[in-house]
Amino acid sequence: MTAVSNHPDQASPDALAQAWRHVLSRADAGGRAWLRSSHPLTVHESTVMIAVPNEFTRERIETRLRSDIESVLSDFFHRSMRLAITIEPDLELNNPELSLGPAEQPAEPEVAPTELIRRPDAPVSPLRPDGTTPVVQPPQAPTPGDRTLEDRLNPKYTFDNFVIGSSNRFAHAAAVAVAEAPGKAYNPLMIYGESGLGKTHLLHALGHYVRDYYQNVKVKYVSTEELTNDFINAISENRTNEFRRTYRDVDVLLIDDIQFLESKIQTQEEFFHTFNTLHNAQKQIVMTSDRPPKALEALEPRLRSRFEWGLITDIQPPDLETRIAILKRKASAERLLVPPDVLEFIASRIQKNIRELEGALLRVTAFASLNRQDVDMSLAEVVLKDLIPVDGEAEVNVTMIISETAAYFGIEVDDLIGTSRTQTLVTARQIAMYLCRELTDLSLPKIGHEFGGKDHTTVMHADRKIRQLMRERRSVYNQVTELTNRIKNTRG
Ligand SMILES: Nc1ncnc2c1ncn2[C@@H]1O[C@H](COP(=O)(O)OP(=O)(O)OP(=O)(O)O)[C@@H](O)[C@H]1O
Repeated sequence: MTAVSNHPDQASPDALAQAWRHVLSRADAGGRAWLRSSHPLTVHESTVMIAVPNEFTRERIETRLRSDIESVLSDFFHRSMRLAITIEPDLELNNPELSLGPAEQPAEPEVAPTELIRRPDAPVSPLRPDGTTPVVQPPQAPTPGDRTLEDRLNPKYTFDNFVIGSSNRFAHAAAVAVAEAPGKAYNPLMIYGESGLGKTHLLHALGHYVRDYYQNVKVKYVSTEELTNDFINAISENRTNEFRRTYRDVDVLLIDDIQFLESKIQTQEEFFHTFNTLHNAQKQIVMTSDRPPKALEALEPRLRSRFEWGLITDIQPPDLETRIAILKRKASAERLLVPPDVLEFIASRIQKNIRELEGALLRVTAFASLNRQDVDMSLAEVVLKDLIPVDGEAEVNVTMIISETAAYFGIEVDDLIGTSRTQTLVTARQIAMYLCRELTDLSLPKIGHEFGGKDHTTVMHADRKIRQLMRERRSVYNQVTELTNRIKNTRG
């Protein structure tokens, strides 16, 4: 085990284990009996997360032991600490004797305290406290009622495809805990972090998992732009009741990029009521943001304080090992043959954004495929030398991408974002959309909006198409590379 994580507020696994031994040594016999089936997962800022085998144990620890444990932990870490408890059924499977406390076996078998019904074929918990890769579950055929959700969630963003490292372990554990007990574990759950670090991935994974885990669950995923647009349309078309029904008649509401709610007073007001309704009914709300709630200054204080009710967790940039593991996973998912030294080289060049990391892997493998060459170090060096790294100081924005792309192809901006289907315009438009995906942190709907109000599926299609063409057509590869460098050079 590595001794210290790369997050300044995270304690080392050794310190955590020691703290937990301390808790056990302070507990009386009854408390110890409940705690022996638990194990500590992680400590992050002022929260220690532990895993227990079932809801019953969680409830007992919550009601009887929480405050004592928190005070022992606070003494140990010399700061005020909170306890967070997640359920990990594997613990019970591995050792059934440990699952319940001594004299408190419930008379009846445990009933899930929500009205949600677990599927008989529900997936095994993907939580692996030691950070190893979870077992990949065979994909399940969606049942008819799931179709709408399926369409909105990216099938590639699952817990199985999410590589766990010290930078995201806590966020992952929290997302799994919520997915397994929506409305019970932490409500709301807020995941924040810089662009391209996996927030959307976790949000979609949570949605997939809830759907696979419970048979009668309603999950709604929406970006904050969509929420805002829906609301504006509902007002202008006198359909606010319908809007309310759509957003309130759900068990789990997943909202991406909640920072875009800032300064939108009326939508905030409406969302405040939606939030209250869902929360009062113990319906789960999960949000992502680029900042923690306290830094969302243009948000109404009452909304900000509600965002702080549940669990707030961040995702940090991944360390080198995690970056290599992500590239390895990506290469194997796409059946790309990339030697380990090349993966390490790419991972050492691109450090802060996983989307860029994936972009670099694509460039290297597309270049090799165009030249009918194997991927090796000398090829990777040539390709990545041409790629100017993004230093994060001056951001690329959509306007830059659109105007540079139009200039590059010698066409008008209006045509680029218009609807004409001539081949040159279609390719130029798709390249510009692809670059918006790669170089900015905008969501699919937002990019669609910038291209004259196109649907998010059009943007998704463009992104896929250009990735494929880069592998197959040298001209497209060269255009994308040249254009990327021009755009990066115009920053600042
Ligand atoms: N831990 C991880 N394991 C595997 N892939 C990851 C991981 N984290 C991020 N990714 C991949 O990196 C890309 C960017 O992630 P994602 O879109 O979730 O970032 P984000 O934090 O939501 O960024 P933004 O704020 O810009 O929307 C996605 O393709 C995602 O699958």
